[in-house]
Amino acid sequence: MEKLVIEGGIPLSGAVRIQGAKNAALPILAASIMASGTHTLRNVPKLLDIEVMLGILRSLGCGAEHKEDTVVLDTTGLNSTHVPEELMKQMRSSIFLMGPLLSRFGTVQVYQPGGCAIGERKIDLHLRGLQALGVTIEETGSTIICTAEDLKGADITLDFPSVGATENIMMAAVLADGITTISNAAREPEIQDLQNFLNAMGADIIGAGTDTITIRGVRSLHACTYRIIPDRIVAGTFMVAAAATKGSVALEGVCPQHLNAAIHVLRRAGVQITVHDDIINVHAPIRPRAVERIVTAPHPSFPTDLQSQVMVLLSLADGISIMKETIFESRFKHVDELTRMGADIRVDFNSAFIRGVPRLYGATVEATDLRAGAALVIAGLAAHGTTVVEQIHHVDRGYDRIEEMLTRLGARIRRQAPVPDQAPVTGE
Ligand SMILES: CC(=O)N[C@H]1[C@@H](OP(=O)(O)OP(=O)(O)OC[C@H]2O[C@@H](n3ccc(=O)[nH]c3=O)[C@H](O)[C@@H]2O)O[C@H](CO)[C@@H](O)[C@@H]1O
Ligand SMILES: C=C(OP(=O)(O)O)C(=O)O
Repeated sequence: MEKLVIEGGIPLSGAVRIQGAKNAALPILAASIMASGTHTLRNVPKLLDIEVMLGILRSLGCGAEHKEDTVVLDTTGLNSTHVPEELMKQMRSSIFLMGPLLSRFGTVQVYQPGGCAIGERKIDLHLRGLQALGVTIEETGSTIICTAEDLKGADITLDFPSVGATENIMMAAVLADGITTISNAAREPEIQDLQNFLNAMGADIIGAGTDTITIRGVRSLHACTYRIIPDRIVAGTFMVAAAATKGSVALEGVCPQHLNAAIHVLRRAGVQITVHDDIINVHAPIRPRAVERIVTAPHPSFPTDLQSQVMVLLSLADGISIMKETIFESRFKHVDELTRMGADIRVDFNSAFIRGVPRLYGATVEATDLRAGAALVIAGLAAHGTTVVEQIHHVDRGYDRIEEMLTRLGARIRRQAPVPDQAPVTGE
């Protein structure tokens, strides 16, 4: 397995352009199969999860090419409604094929999706939403077969504003007969991006970004050209990295309004942040201040996907901070690793009590999931000495060559390939 080796203690400085959003690109790639033709999608990041999604689309009969940040997807040859189990297990977002395939063919065979081990991550809200649209679901072991003679619009109220369930239901409802409303819908910017993409294909959807989304079924969709929004979580990660290294960094090509909650938290920690159009400047010359209490919650509140990264900053702050995680029950796995680097953090149920220390020290640590891995990279950049982050395939799921971006900002970080197995020496 590859590792990242980081010599810490260098303040990041310079400018960096932020990649397109993984969490917008994945459902949009899945949604594109609802229209036959050739789509051109721009600002698509080169990530493991995107590769897996393109692999799934190819396995269904589509042509897919990813050059630089552009994906050209030809969906005319789509001829299968069966998502292969081994691809399904590689990421949570494979579940996004459900709504679009049902919508186009009235049937789909999928499996329980894989993904980062950050919680139980059931799919009951996806399945109940689809059932409300007239889908029959048969579950045998991990196999899920869905069929619907005709999808029919319905009024659906989600028990929780699940991002994925909102998106899956939106996609399944686009070609349904009649009007669907989703109440208590998730309000994340990626949902607005999906709405904009579906509307660019000819759908009739309003309300994304609020808690009620209305989808008026249309008869057909057409292929289109579309640009994915910037990745607010990658932007947030680089903001924290700049702050934790006492650096000064300009993030270019971002949507600052998608980052309001993160900007607010970082300002409370004493980080200087200024915003000009699509640029965020982060300047952090002094030790951060503790932030009394941060609670992760659905957008527009503070995002769970930035919880572990911000915890690194608070580990170095002056005073005691509390971080409460309300979205995923197992998203504190980075704490043990940070503790090995000298952090002082105690976890009680879903709250972490972080007593800031003056410095972290380099160590060999393991990324247990995507954002935990990003947090450990930040900790390594800020720490004294050398940090080795193992299992970085998790980080590659969400960051497009993170070490190259950080190197451009002055960091000393390199990717180390696995050492090949040595043939045993036989004494003759
Ligand atoms: C590809 C993508 O966009 N991933 C994001 C998406 O994940 P994802 O769409 O999986 O997250 P959800 O909003 O669905 O999950 C939130 C909570 O609801 C629970 N739940 C969800 C669905 C369901 O059917 N039943 C159920 O109980 C989950 O276990 C979790 O506790 O939103 C999360 C919350 O902002 C982010 O951390 C992920 O980065
Ligand atoms: C949890 C995440 O992604 P996914 O839902 O794809 O596992 C994430 O992006 O932090």
